[in-house]
Amino acid sequence: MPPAVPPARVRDSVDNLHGFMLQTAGDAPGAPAVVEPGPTGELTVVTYGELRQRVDEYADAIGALGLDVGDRVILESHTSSTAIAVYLACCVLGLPFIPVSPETPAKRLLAIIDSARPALYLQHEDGGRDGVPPGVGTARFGPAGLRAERAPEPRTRRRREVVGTDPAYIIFTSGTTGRPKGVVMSHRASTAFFRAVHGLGILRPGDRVATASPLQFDFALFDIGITLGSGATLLPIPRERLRWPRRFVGFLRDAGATHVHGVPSIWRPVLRNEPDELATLGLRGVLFSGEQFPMHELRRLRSLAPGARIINCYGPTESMACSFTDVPDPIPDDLELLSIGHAYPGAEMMIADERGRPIERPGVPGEIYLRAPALFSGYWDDPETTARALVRDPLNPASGQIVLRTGDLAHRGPDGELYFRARVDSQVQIRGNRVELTEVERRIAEFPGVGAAAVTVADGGSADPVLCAFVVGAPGEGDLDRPAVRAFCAEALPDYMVPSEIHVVGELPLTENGKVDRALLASTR
Ligand SMILES: Nc1ncnc2c1ncn2[C@@H]1O[C@H](COS(=O)(=O)NC(=O)C[C@H](N)c2cccc(Br)c2)[C@@H](O)[C@H]1O
Repeated sequence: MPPAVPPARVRDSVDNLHGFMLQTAGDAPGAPAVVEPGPTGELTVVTYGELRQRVDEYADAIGALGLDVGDRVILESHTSSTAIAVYLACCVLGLPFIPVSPETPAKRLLAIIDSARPALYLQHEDGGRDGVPPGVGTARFGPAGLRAERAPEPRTRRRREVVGTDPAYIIFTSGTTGRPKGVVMSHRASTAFFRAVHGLGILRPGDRVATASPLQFDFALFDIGITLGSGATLLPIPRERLRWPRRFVGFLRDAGATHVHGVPSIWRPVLRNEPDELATLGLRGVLFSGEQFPMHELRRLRSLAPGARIINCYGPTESMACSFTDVPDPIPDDLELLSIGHAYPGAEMMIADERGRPIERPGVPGEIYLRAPALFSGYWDDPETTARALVRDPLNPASGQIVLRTGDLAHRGPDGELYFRARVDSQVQIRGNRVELTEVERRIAEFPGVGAAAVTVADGGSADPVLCAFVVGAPGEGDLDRPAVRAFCAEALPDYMVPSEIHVVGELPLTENGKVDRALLASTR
């Protein structure tokens, strides 16, 4: 048996999320890091000092299981101080962290396990998951520490250092082909990103950031990183609170939230049902990402959070994010499209045509390419798909510099700022014409009685694909006059872009990450 190599731990001087997120633990150990419901539901504070203590305890417990740097650890949990402590313990030990949500269906979890071949599966002591395949170690964690159940398979440790290019986490997104795509992000990329974004001054110590995204969404990892890295306090919003507007606003008030981070859809029920409660919170900041914020709803949010800094964060998980752009205050009446601005300092977005030729002229759409120190390492176990996303710099192919093809279409404004238009793969051909579904959605969302809209294409059989619009009425408006909506579209769009069907729905279905679920809408016509 080769001599037992002790578990490697990252050195303080090496790029690692652990060091970035716990720097406050050194400066102000008594500062509140996380505020969350305790065992009986009352809100409890976990300080930076207590968090660091728990990270060390978990690092000792996980480190004793004989894993090697690079071995994957799946964590099934909601966002919580314990989940964060496990996450940072994995970072210290160089164990790529794979977050999954307790809502993840068993079939999908098995597909992720089959692909990632994790050494260890961790869940909360109250977790209900069973059926983890043999060959994967299992353990449960709680405030009292880690309780191992099934030991991981024995392995020979070959690594002696945790280095900056080691994977920090792998986010499995629902790949369109059904096979889950694992976005691998290194410590060097993620710490370079957080240091750059920290410079934007989005948060400061004393801020209390309510985070609405599930842990398996990198938006949650962003909220954890930027909040702890800024010495602020994280307020994980209990999942069941998000569904009930009164309880959502109640949590924000009880927890003393000053900032709320989440996808646009988290605001829809609150804007409709509890606008007055929201207005009493005196929020100082709102950050949204993941999809476009319907303009009507954004205007309403703007009016209910006067003086709050509202930030539009754009970017794919493969880059973490690309840009953080302030929503103008007030929002000009004629503003139809939100800018996604310019890349964060130290990164650069350019747009190019199908052949990779840069586009400079304002108003001309092209695909966004991102040049940044924070690009993902690749898709897990999928070099072909990786090669399509991480490509040679179109401006200087010989240089060896790699840039990210985002798959997003945008055009430049007069000052070079970018405007998001659509996913490249969300364009459809209708009667030989290229149609951006997002453009149709935007037009419908401008109709006075419309709150939000989603447009999909239904297979028209032998004929052309059929444009279907799903529309939610604006808060307080009566029944929607569908012929009037179609006429409104026909005023501004060519007839092939006018939806053939308009379905009025009570709410738009959402994906696990809270985005409008267009695939589901397309299948339910
Ligand atoms: N602000 C926008 N306007 C419009 N369209 C947006 C915006 N932000 C995205 N998108 C779309 O969503 C895609 C990407 O989806 S994703 O990979 O699931 N990632 C995400 O949504 C979350 C994103 N990584 C994120 C969010 C916050 C912080 C960090 Br750190 C990272 C982009 O490629 C865009 O198509």
